[in-house]
Amino acid sequence: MTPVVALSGIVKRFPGVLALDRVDVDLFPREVLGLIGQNGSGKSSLVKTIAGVHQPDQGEMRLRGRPVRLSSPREACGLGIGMVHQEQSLVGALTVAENIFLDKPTDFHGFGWMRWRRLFDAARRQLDKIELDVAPDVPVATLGFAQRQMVELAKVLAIEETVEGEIVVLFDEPTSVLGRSDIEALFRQVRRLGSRASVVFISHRMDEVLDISDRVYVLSDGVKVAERRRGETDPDELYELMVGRQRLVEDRAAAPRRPPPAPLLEMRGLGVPGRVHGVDLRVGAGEIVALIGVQASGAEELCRALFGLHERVTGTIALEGRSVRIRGPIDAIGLGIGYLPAERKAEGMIAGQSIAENIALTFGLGCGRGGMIIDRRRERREAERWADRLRLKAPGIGERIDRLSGGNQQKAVLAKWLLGANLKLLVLDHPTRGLDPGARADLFAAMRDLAAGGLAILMIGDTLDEVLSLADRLHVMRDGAVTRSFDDLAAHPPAEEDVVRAMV
Ligand SMILES: Nc1ncnc2c1ncn2[C@@H]1O[C@H](COP(=O)(O)OP(=O)(O)OP(=O)(O)O)[C@@H](O)[C@H]1O
Repeated sequence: MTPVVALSGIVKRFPGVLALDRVDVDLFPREVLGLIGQNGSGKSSLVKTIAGVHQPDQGEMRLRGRPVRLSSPREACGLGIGMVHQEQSLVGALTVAENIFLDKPTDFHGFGWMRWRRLFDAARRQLDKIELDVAPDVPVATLGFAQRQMVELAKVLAIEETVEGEIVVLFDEPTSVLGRSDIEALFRQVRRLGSRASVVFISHRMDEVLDISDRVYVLSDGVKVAERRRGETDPDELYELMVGRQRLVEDRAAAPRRPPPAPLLEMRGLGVPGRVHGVDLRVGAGEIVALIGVQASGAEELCRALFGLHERVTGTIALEGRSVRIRGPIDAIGLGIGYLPAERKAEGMIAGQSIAENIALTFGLGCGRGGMIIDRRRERREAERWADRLRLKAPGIGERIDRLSGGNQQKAVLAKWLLGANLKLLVLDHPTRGLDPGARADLFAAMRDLAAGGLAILMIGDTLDEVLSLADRLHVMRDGAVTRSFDDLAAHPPAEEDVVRAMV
């Protein structure tokens, strides 16, 4: 059978980095091909080459048997290749409908004016495909992060309307920001697409890759190191192939019980108008407390309120027994609170600056207060220590942060908070997003060490498994309020049904 896409001997270099080293790929008609590998192993570079974003330095690409050299994503799109990007590519000021058809040849412009009705109807059809209840005429800037991700998906699925015959759809980690119901809607689409499309799917969740893919390629340092068919492998083998070490199964029940710590953070009746109501919550020094909930559960807003990112917060917050007012991030940092936002790209990093400068940002702020001189050498040493600890892959700590792979950018933003000078409370919104399974294990170990050293950690978990392997206590949130709490998770892990029932 002729592959729809065949890459042979593809080499892609960036300054100081060999991102793809003579990679061969065959994508057959109507198959779903999974792509896994550690952060920085070359997965995005590979799909971006197929999508016309990158031009390879060497090697050949064939599309439906014919050699092609794609000079742009637009050209790829015209040939039926679409990509759902890891970093979102929508234009905030334009409507959902305009975004969906932005890069496609359409007849919505007629005699100098826009045929809005037609455009909105066509967009509605795309949104219905993914069961997305968003109005086509609202500006994208008014949507939440996960909704924007789903609009990205609708945008790519709309290629079906403009291209005859089979199409190629590339997903670069589409699920890392989605909740469970959105992931299920996405998977239904991927399976439906299987009847007329070939799909490449990148994900760090190995059970997910095995669930959706017919075949899996494993990349390591730009080299394709293994290929497996579904049914020939399992998550443990995939973990070993990509991380190069065995997956540790943790026995949480064996962990020694600690006495309940004195509360470091205590909130009473915390509210954010329209989003969070009457939350009482306590986090002790050395304790890891998790929040979990579906989209708009209020967990994210609660964390943002703690970092001073909401103006009108009601209720009280006490730190180490003293009532505090947090009017903005500077107040929060001054009080020893660190915050890792879910939208790291928009809020967590300064593109164009180096890894070292980004990591040192908050450390510098903490040290600079009260006229203290910032010790740059120590700053750099600390930054290097955390970069090492999280196995951040980069040519050097002086490299620009926006040139790193997505997962390594996440690590740099994480490191920024982990080295906070006078940190007492660390608030982590979905800390494992974008991290490969090995990096997750490294982060979990670092979080446990930090907690053992007395840091209080409040985190929003992506999955119950993640929460159970890490946290001491769990609060489930729904519609802005805590619906159920579980203590002493190590000794009494809750049943999944009980947690899910409290979430929905
Ligand atoms: N535009 C760029 N400029 C410089 N280097 C780059 C650029 N894009 C990628 N790289 C480098 O190429 C290598 C492969 O990156 P790539 O994004 O393909 O990895 P990945 O497997 O997708 O990682 P992740 O899981 O973190 O998303 C990395 O070392 C990265 O720093």
